[in-house]
Amino acid sequence: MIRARGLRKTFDKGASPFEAVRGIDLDVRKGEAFGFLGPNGAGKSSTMRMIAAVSPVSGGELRILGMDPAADGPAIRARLGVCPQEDNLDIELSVFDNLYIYGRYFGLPRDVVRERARELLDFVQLAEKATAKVDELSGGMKRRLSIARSLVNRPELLLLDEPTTGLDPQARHLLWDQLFRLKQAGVTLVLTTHYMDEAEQLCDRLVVMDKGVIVAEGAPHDLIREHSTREVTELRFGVGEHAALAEKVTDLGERVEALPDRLLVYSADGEEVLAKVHERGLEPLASLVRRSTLEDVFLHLTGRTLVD
Ligand SMILES: Nc1ncnc2c1ncn2[C@@H]1O[C@H](COP(=O)(O)OP(=O)(O)OP(=O)(O)O)[C@@H](O)[C@H]1O
Repeated sequence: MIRARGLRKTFDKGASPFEAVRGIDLDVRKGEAFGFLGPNGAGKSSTMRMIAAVSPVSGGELRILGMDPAADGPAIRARLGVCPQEDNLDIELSVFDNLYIYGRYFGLPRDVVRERARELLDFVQLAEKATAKVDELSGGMKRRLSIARSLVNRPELLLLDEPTTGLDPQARHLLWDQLFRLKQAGVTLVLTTHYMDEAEQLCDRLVVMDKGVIVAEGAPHDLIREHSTREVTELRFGVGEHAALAEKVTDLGERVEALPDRLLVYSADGEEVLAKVHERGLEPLASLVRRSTLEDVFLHLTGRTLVD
């Protein structure tokens, strides 16, 4: 569906051009859910916009559905669905008309668009809001309407830029459920996120991006297995004490990370680490044993947390 080799995006910023994407390789296969995980400014949206054939490629090679975005932009866009980071719905129109008018842009006949709009409103659970104005909707409803709109042309490939940013947990779960159903129906999903739980929930495969490059690639659980340990013991001591205390527990795990607000000890058995911490007479203000996540993978690879 998507193939990139040495893909670059450069922005002109006065005398020194800025490289937002610095030569990445990607292969997205039909039917999979593929994610770009990374902190703000990693280059995820810039990559997505090139894939959506709305931002020109600055260097390297990109093929979308076998086509070149520079030559075949309109043909590519006709087969894509795009749900941008900021909802760009027409707030003066009704929910139904947002879908109807968008469908008409694609040149679909009136009765086909009407039928599709009804189906899509059922799918995103907004049928009873069909006649409401968009500005009466909650953030989660607007997001679902944006997704419905991006599906009007029955795309083979759906691009979602931070689909659940700013939504409450219930709205996020509803959206994940709907995206999962789309995937089961055979739609290839490509999404960006800086939420590791979203990446773990939705993505079959993902790339972790940082500063315009890919720092890791694989299935979420394989990445965790490869770059982290099974468990993590989090220890909170007083502010400013963590770096010095790290030395006292360094032999307890395979790896120890000192963050400003906590120590992370990586091991196969977190409870055992905690017991040894107490045996050494160290009394953390708070402690927690948890499984490793993609956040730990990112921290290991870049020395930084995903949300700074
Ligand atoms: N049109 C533009 N002109 C100049 N610089 C840009 C432009 N768009 C993005 N950038 C810069 O490129 C870098 C990557 O931005 P991008 O939006 O791709 O990151 P991101 O990973 O999607 O982050 P976010 O989650 O904040 O959207 C940032 O430093 C950003 O300031």
